Amino acid sequence: MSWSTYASSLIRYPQFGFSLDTSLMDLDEAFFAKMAPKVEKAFADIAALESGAIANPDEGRMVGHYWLRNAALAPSQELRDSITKPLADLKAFAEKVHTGQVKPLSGGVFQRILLIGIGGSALGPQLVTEAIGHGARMPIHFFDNTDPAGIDRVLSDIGAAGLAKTLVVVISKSGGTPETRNGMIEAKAAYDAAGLHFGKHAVAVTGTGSKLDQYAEKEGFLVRFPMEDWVGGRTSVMSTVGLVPAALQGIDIDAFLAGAAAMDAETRKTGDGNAAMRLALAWHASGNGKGEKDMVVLPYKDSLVLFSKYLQQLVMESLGKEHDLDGAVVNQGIAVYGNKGSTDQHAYVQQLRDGVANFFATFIEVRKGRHGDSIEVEPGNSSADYLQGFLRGTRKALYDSGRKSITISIPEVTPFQLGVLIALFERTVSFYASLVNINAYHQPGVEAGKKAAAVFLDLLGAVRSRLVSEAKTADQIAFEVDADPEDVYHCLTHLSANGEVQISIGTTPKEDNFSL
Ligand SMILES: O=P(O)(O)OC[C@H]1O[C@](O)(CO)[C@@H](O)[C@@H]1O
Repeated sequence: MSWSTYASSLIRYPQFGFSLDTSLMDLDEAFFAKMAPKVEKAFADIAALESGAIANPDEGRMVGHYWLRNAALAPSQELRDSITKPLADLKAFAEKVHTGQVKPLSGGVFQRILLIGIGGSALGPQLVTEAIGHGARMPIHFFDNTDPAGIDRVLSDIGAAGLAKTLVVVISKSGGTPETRNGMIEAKAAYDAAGLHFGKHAVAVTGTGSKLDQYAEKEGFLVRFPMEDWVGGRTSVMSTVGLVPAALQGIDIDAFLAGAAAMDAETRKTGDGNAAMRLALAWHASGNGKGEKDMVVLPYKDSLVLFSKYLQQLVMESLGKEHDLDGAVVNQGIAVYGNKGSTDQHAYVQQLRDGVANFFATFIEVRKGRHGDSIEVEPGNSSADYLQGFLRGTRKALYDSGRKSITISIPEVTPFQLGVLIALFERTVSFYASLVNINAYHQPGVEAGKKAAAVFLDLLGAVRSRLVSEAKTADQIAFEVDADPEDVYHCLTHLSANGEVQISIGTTPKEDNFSL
């Protein structure tokens, strides 16, 4: 560890208190020189992307999330309007909800939000809630899965009486995601059971003309906010997806967008002082441009606990690709995990320090400990001193055992600073994708799981139709429905666990018998 290396390599944006320290990544001049042509291309790629090129060639789409915080950059008036109009509309809507101009049928004001979405249509709002939504004027609950027990738990938290004053926000870009559809149908059932008109308590955020859009129109939802096809789910937190719930929560969305715009302005500049490019180069150096090292994200601040989960989708769904842009098989990606410091020091940091050296760490330092006075937890030291001590100590201990790390510092967790952090990683992902020549903006791999689930549901229906009071084995039913016996067996155990069939256990699954 060298003070000179630290001082000469630190990238700082003092006007908003940001710094990026890559001194412990051991990047040398030879590496920068070798990467120079790719860096030049990456800058050209993002300039083209921001000017409206089809940067997502597989889907034939533009990639416009950088315009969301500076609409003036969007390449046409139509695109600019599609950012500024919904922004004005959602602010006006939030104001009407807060002042009771849009109110529940039973009167009074909406008091809480139930957000239904998954992946990029939930993770951003969840991060925002956790990071900057504490004490929000409307508490928020989430259905982000098709787990019925999870749904029941949220409904019980809201309570039957609470539903009448709950505003449901259903978010799905495609408008056809099954988990979100199921959550919405479950929510509607709860409203129906409480004798409440679902639509009069619901808002949709979705692509114009999608299945959800059509459903929302049919059910008389209070309002529908558009989502554009040039915004990807994992980069949608500054679109209607993230801003509708944030504005309803009373979060300062202008400051959030301003933070992202400020980071964009710095990382749009070419040159060595570009924090996003430095970060992308550090990822590249560490994993050999092939993702050979995982990224462990360690924010030393409780409110950023979801940041690692958020980055997991942003990085892994963007960079985890089978093919490069020329069609060659590359199986790219960077695995991301993490939670928060110093908590993780009492969990997996043991392995990071002494075990498999297959990662680099990314520390996120929040300089301010708390607002208000601190007590001394021992003579001379506060809790904040300890948190800082643990961050600095772990960083050093890892480096001493040959483990590299990056440290990103921000002054405190505010809407502005959250925007700064998100924008930094979004652009890093864009740069890294260019460096390794992949499309960061599609997700073809997700389709395989969705298709396989649909096949399972079809088989489940067929299996159900063959069940009778007389006992049958999985092999017998598989023969009847012409399917793989193991697949049939999994259908049968699912039905039995949920009380639809009786199971009589044999010596092995082949001898298990199933009957109505
Ligand atoms: O907003 P939608 O269309 O419901 O999609 C939800 C999520 O599903 C994916 O399409 C695939 O997992 C994500 O990219 C997206 O964020």
